Amino acid sequence: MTSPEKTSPDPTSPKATTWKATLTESTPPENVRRVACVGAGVIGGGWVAHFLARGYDVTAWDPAPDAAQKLRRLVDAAWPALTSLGLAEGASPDRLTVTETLEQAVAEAEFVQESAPEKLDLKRDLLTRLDAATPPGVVIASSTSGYPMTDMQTTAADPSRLVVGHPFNPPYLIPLVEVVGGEHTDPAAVAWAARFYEAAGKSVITMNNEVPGFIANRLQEALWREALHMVANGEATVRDIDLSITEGPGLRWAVMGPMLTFALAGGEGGMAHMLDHFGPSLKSPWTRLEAPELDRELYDAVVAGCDEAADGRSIADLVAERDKGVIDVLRATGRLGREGEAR
Ligand SMILES: NC(=O)C1=CN([C@@H]2O[C@H](COP(=O)(O)OP(=O)(O)OC[C@H]3O[C@@H](n4cnc5c(N)ncnc54)[C@H](O)[C@@H]3O)[C@@H](O)[C@H]2O)C=CC1
Ligand SMILES: C[N+](C)(C)CC(=O)CC(=O)[O-]
Repeated sequence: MTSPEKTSPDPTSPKATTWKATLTESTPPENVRRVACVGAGVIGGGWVAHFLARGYDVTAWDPAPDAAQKLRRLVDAAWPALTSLGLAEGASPDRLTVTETLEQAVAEAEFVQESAPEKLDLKRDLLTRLDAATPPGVVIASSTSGYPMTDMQTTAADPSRLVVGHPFNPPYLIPLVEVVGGEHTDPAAVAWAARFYEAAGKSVITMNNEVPGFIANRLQEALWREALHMVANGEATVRDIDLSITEGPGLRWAVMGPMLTFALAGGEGGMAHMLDHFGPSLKSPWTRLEAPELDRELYDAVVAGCDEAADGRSIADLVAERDKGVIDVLRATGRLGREGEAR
């Protein structure tokens, strides 16, 4: 797409706010070379590592005083995993520049990924600042885990280029990004972002409307809600919950999603037989529980349970173990190309 305005759908639609595209007209998503990451914690740092491994020049800004050291530590820790996956030609941690100001980070960016704390007012103000500082026409994506873009884009001068690009931790290994715009996002910006992420090696799900919780997170949150209830009621320990997934459905989910997995539960009759057979008995579990009360007792039980499950392993040990495991799964399920690159 060279001219986002040309591809905007029906101009009478309330969603077809004009995207003030200029730079992006001359930067098709596949040709982007310079990416800015704003907010460089767990997710922003993970994005930085991903974009560096894919051969982009990356600028990053984070207001924390120790952010630059933390970010370089995160990239160094991820680099062995990324090297084993296969780096793009010329990829190097040296292509990261940590800037003193937000304005410096985005001044020459062809794409911006925002990964600041999940606080609505902070996101609103930051996206407004980013919009003011970023060259016109450059798409700005938020990593938000759940805020609708409509609620975050209220004060930006050009909301039409603001999209959600929701990643999964760690963004340098988990392929999925969920992409969606808000009421005032130009659909062409959403389409541009989806193409950009694909060019950057991600698997993209694009939503045409603001699905509450997006798609994968909504599914995870349902599972998480049930898990918290079981811990709160003393029905299962944190360890039981984790084991129930890693030794059970989790093994299948890396290969086949929950729908096809359950279609196989119907034998040769597939999903139709599965629904006929189990549908009536599933009514009760589908409507069983409201949101759990995250009181002090439950909070402490979950934190203590995770400490116990870690069994002396540090967070860095667990990150290395997770990264190795995810790479093994990507390899085993054929998601790595011949040169070792993630497909
Ligand atoms: N942690 C996770 O598993 C996931 C988080 N996300 C989303 O990513 C975003 C970031 O979350 P995390 O990386 O987990 O948080 P984090 O707490 O690890 O990192 C946030 C970073 O933002 C910086 N920051 C604070 N104020 C800022 C500002 N005004 N402008 C720019 N940066 C600022 C902090 O110094 C910190 O380094 C959130 O929107 C979150 O919902 C998305 C997917 C997964
Ligand atoms: C816990 N979380 C809601 C921040 C998780 C995500 O948003 C995605 C992930 O990494 O699972």
